[in-house]
Amino acid sequence: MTAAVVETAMAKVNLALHVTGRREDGYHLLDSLVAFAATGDRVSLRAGPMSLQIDGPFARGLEADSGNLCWRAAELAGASVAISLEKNLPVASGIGGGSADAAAVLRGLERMGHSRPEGIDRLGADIPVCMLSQPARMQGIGEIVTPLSGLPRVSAVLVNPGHEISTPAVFRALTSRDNAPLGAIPSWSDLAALIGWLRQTRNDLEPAARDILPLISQVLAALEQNGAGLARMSGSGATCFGLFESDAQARKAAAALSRHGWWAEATELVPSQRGR
Ligand SMILES: C[C@](O)(CO)[C@H](O)COP(=O)(O)OP(=O)(O)OC[C@H]1O[C@@H](n2ccc(N)nc2=O)[C@H](O)[C@@H]1O
Ligand SMILES: Nc1ncnc2c1ncn2[C@@H]1O[C@H](COP(=O)(O)OP(=O)(O)OP(=O)(O)O)[C@@H](O)[C@H]1O
Repeated sequence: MTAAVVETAMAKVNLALHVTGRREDGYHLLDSLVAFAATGDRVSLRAGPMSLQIDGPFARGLEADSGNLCWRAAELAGASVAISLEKNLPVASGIGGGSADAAAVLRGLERMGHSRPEGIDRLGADIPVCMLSQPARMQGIGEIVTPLSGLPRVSAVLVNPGHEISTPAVFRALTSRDNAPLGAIPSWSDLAALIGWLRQTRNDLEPAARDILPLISQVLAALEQNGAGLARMSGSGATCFGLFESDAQARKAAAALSRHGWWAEATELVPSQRGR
């Protein structure tokens, strides 16, 4: 058997997410500071007839068919490939799972000699930033991605309380859609500087998501009670993240949060590559 090409589909974390307008087609204009956590799904590709197999803790409920974003990504690239997906991230949870998987398939196919197809953003607004999988500013409806040089390594915890949230439902529930953009994005020398800056920003989707799923407020409070320097929701939820001073503190908090029956994972936010 030929060796598999393996790619990690890292979890996307919207550290800040401002909704700055709405296009005529209903899509929203965003301005978001995006980081990636060193945890995610695992995508393995082998040459062979088109197929998809899914396992892992969150495989249940996902159909391994042509509707899956992994399959659709391969189809868009005109590739026939055997895909194996280890689903470690909760589904429909604001950390880009499906988009990260599709981007991982496209990156793997590039390593196998396929070229990047046109129109990858049509598979999902988060796909362009997930292709990069590095700290970035995301604008437009997600198609404008600018790599950022100033993000330090940060200890973090991701927490999901086990309820899926519909992204369109959260956008529909917004009461304000013309908010100020993020402004100039600086470099941060350490966690305190990053948190100081983030406190002047928001996730504009958080109030609407908290109304739809009040449990999100409990998750955020529990992160703060367990020592997070900053706790916020990612994307359209319901996954929340906490930023911590050390890996040991993050691990301790994740252990405490998982006792609620929630998915809680201690991880790190991948820093900007040096020299970028
Ligand atoms: C909210 C974010 O998670 C922030 O990173 C993403 O923008 C959502 O990305 P995604 O899940 O890949 O979103 P898509 O699958 O493209 O869109 C799902 C639905 O969300 C709404 N949507 C999404 C992105 C965007 N910029 N404006 C929107 O209004 C639209 O109703 C769309 O039909
Ligand atoms: N490989 C996949 N992994 C997860 N969801 C998938 C996948 N393929 C298709 N889907 C579908 O896509 C929908 C959105 O799932 P996903 O996990 O990408 O959402 P999300 O985490 O809210 O993303 P975002 O942060 O981009 O809003 C789900 O309802 C799911 O059925």
